[in-house]
Amino acid sequence: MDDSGIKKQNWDVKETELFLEILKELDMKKCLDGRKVRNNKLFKVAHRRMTAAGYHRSVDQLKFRWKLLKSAYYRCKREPDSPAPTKIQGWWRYEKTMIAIMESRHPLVGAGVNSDRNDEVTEDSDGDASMLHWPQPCTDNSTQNLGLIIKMDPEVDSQPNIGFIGAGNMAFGIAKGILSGDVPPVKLKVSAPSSRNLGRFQELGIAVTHSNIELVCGSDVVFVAVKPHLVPPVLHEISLHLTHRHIIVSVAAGVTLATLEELLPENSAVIRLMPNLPCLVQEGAILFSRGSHTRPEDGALLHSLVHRCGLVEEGPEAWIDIHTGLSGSGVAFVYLFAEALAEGAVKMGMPSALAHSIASQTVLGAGRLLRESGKHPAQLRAEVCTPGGTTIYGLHTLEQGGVRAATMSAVQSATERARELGQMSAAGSRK
Ligand SMILES: NC(=O)C1=CN([C@@H]2O[C@H](COP(=O)(O)OP(=O)(O)OC[C@H]3O[C@@H](n4cnc5c(N)ncnc54)[C@H](OP(=O)(O)O)[C@@H]3O)[C@@H](O)[C@H]2O)C=CC1
Ligand SMILES: O=C(O)[C@@H]1CCC=N1
Repeated sequence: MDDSGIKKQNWDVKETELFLEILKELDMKKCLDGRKVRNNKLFKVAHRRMTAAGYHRSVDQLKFRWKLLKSAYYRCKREPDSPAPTKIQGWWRYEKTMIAIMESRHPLVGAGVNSDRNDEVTEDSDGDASMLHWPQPCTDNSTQNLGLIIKMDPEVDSQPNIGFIGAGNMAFGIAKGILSGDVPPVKLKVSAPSSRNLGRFQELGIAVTHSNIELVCGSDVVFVAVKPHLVPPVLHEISLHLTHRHIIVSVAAGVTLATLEELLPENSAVIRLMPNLPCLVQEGAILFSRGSHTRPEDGALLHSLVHRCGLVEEGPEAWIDIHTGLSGSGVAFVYLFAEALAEGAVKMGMPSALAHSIASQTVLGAGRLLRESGKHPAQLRAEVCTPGGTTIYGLHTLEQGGVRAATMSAVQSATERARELGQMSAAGSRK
């Protein structure tokens, strides 16, 4: 796997101090016992609080920082007179808090129990930490102390964990939309084979991994956001790890519920959802359709997760391909029109930057008025047209160019292409 894109960033004093204060406040002595998996929940709570304070580190980066601090603490204890007991810069600032945390730890945590006390790690490896020691929830059988930590943040723990398989534009758009609701980044995780798209998720405080299986094991709702032809192999890969708690939400154009259900274990809860890119700015348009093994509550849960992405509707599956042409692809048709508007202005002598800025505002304003007025577009069009004025001359030219017929045909072609992709993935699933 290619890890080269994972961002390295040094910790500053304020960030480290805040981290230690959070750990102290969470009463580490009762919660930490040196076992990585068991401590995971606590670091998730710390991660959420750090993110809320504007520090975006993954859970694993926090764990790694803690490991470094602990290593420094033990070295200081072993060699109190050593002039440079640790590679942590400005260690003296943290020493007091570390002593307060470590020396009030749970009596069970004795020298023998604390398995990682002799770790010799350096700050240099910090940047790779988000990929290290990733917890394996499938095999997480820890129960001790979890109740305590859940009590610390009951609201977070009652929410489902959300995974994204695929870290592309659409996964990012939906993730951003979800985060703009009251879902904290600690509830999200994303997987992709390379690191090239993961950095932007990490910047939002979302954990990343290269393993789809690991992602599935730690998630309740799994968005499948890979290209349509990759859906069959990806579902094949994760199938064995799915349980009755999972809801699989596919955003892949064309791939039908029947194909998804055929590719997944019997009775899997599957939802087909078609978003569009403006989910990124919470102005998306989403239509979803539930598979035969879902309950209305599954749809309600999904709705509650993505409602901040924009308009969200549930409908029959037959409309999903049409929505793909109208809105999933329709966004690109609108951009083409915005580009052409601007180019017309450039042709008439306006500077390009100003023309593009005015074109985008024109599209935004027209769209908002259309939605908020609730009027039919033809009515608003009539309100812009002065008899014998400029607009009717322009509209005549557009009609001569066949823009209306071309747009209708564009929605038709995109819808038909979605159906074709669906047939191709159905054929792929039978191979
Ligand atoms: N873009 C859009 O506007 C819309 C897209 N969609 C649908 O969303 C889906 C994703 O599209 P989009 O986001 O544009 O695509 P992108 O090409 O932007 O992203 C695809 C992602 O899938 C990842 N990927 C590839 N193979 C695997 C694998 N085996 N396991 C896990 N992840 C993998 C890629 O990894 P890596 O980062 O390593 O390359 C990449 O992150 C498509 O099915 C599309 O039909 C639906 C509506 C609108
Ligand atoms: O072009 C595509 O296939 C995807 C689906 C809708 C928008 N983008």
